[in-house]
Amino acid sequence: MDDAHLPDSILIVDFGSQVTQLIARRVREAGVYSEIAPFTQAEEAFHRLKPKGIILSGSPAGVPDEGSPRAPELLFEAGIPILGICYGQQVMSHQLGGEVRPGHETGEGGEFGRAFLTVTKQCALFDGLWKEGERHQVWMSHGDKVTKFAPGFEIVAISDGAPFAVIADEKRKFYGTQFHPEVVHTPDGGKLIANFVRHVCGLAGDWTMAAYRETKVREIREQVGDGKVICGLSGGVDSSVAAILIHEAIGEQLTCVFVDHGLLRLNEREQVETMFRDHYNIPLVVVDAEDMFMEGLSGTTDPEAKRKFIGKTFIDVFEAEAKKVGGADFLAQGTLYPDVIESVSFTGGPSVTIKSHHNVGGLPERMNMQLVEPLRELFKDEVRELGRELGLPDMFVGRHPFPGPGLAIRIPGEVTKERCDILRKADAIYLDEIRKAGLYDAIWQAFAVLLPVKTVGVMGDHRTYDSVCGLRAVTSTDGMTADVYPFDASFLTGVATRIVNEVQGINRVVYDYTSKPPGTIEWE
Ligand SMILES: Nc1ncnc2c1ncn2[C@@H]1O[C@H](COP(=O)(O)OP(=O)(O)OP(=O)(O)O)[C@@H](O)[C@H]1O
Ligand SMILES: O=c1[nH]c(=O)c2[nH+]cn([C@@H]3O[C@H](COP(=O)(O)O)[C@@H](O)[C@H]3O)c2[nH]1
Ligand SMILES: NC(=O)CC[C@H](N)C(=O)O
Ligand SMILES: [Mg+2]
Repeated sequence: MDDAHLPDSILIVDFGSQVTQLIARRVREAGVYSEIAPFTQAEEAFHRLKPKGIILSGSPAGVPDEGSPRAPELLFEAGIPILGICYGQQVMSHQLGGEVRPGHETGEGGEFGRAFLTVTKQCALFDGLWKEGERHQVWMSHGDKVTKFAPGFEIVAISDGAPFAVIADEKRKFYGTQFHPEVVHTPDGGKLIANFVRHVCGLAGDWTMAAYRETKVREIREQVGDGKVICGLSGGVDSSVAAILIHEAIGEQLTCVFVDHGLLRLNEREQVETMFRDHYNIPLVVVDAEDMFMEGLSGTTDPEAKRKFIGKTFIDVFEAEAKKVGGADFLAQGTLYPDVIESVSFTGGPSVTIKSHHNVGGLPERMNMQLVEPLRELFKDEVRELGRELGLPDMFVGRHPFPGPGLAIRIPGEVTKERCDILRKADAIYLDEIRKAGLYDAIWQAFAVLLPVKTVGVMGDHRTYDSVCGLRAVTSTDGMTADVYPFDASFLTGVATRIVNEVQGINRVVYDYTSKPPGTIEWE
């Protein structure tokens, strides 16, 4: 963003925690604009943003480890409030003259998961929220601990495993929490972060999705200039919101491209086309690329290989379409933060790859087009809110997510047209029953999976030997964690009966009872 338009902000310094984006999210929820900078770029970001406060994130690294990350010294001399979370607390203590010792040296195990702390002294961070003597649930995830705090600090809360559960230097307005206030398992965490950004840093809390929209429109204009943009449109929430936002920014410079890769759900292509054309006057190209995708997938069984092939082939299609519109230099996608964090580490640091989302980790190394991804730091429910802000009809905003690689990652083993057709039928029945039961909106995502396993059955006194269909339904807010949807047994038996009766090729149906973690939502 250019300097002239910078709102009051918080700078979040990322040391590589898996949950750094949740800090940004809590700050947004408190109505304050923030930006995340990897610790290596924090100094530059500080000069550019001129933030009113700083939050230091957690990290998989340990402060006592050689070469572990440090915060730029000037942050501590800027005269603005700082909140250090976990590693952030430890690194701040270390850099300001305290001491941090690794778990193996203190001989005490760390604290992982739920913990309780006791407030021992009032401080501005707790104002209006926590009082002296109270016990509160928090969520911890640390092995190391601060064993001596830096001059100027005092202890304001303790827990069994961390005598320095919260430390404060009220004069400098520096605070450190050993626990993670950004995760939902710290029930008052959001309020604590809101207290920090509003009460301690003095920010008004008037940053809204409307402001986000304005900022992004401006950024898109700056990035694209008078260039042309191709937007990969799937009909899903993310790409629809991205397309409308980009259209607002650059109007006719935008062309949307919907790729039919043969891995779509029953009648999806027609539905998306009608839905989009009925509501929007944005040029839409529908590409029939079924042969290209199906041929390329033939013989491939490894989930990552499927994802990489699909990611690359999407780009081939987009590049070909870019030429047809007279050369587009930009490719827009509805990439969200969970796509990013699961595929790669935000800082390029040590967090691990879970799966390569086709639009991030599945992208080919060399691309001719520059990416425009205005939703890259948002979570799904925030995108929905932005969609409402942009006036998107409910039928777009409320749609269950559907992954770009489509049915390919719901057919473990080799993907063939025949198996896609079988799965399409089963999936349609399942969703039909869910809609009829009035459960669609209560479920975050529901779908069928076709397993590469054949079992024996008996139908009409005949022996059958056919595939197993798995059903999945989850509740979630952001796709990062998910719970199993607890259907009534009678609902599931009804769906199973219909699938086995109506879909040739399936003779057994099972329900997936795995939450995320330890499972992921998709099977591949
Ligand atoms: N069939 C498709 N044709 C064109 N682009 C696609 C297609 N499928 C996915 N994409 C691109 O990949 C991006 C990521 O897909 P993803 O499924 O995460 O988002 P979405 O489809 O827009 O929304 P949702 O998560 O609700 O399904 C999309 O935003 C879109 O840009
Ligand atoms: O566009 C996408 N491209 C992908 O490659 C991809 N993989 C998973 N998903 C969707 O992301 C959410 C989380 O899924 P997982 O728990 O399986 O990682 C769920 O909503 C998944 O459907 C994808 N979306
Ligand atoms: N979550 C964290 O920031 C952990 C910090 C450090 N790795 C520890 O174990 O204490
Ligand atoms: Mg999708």
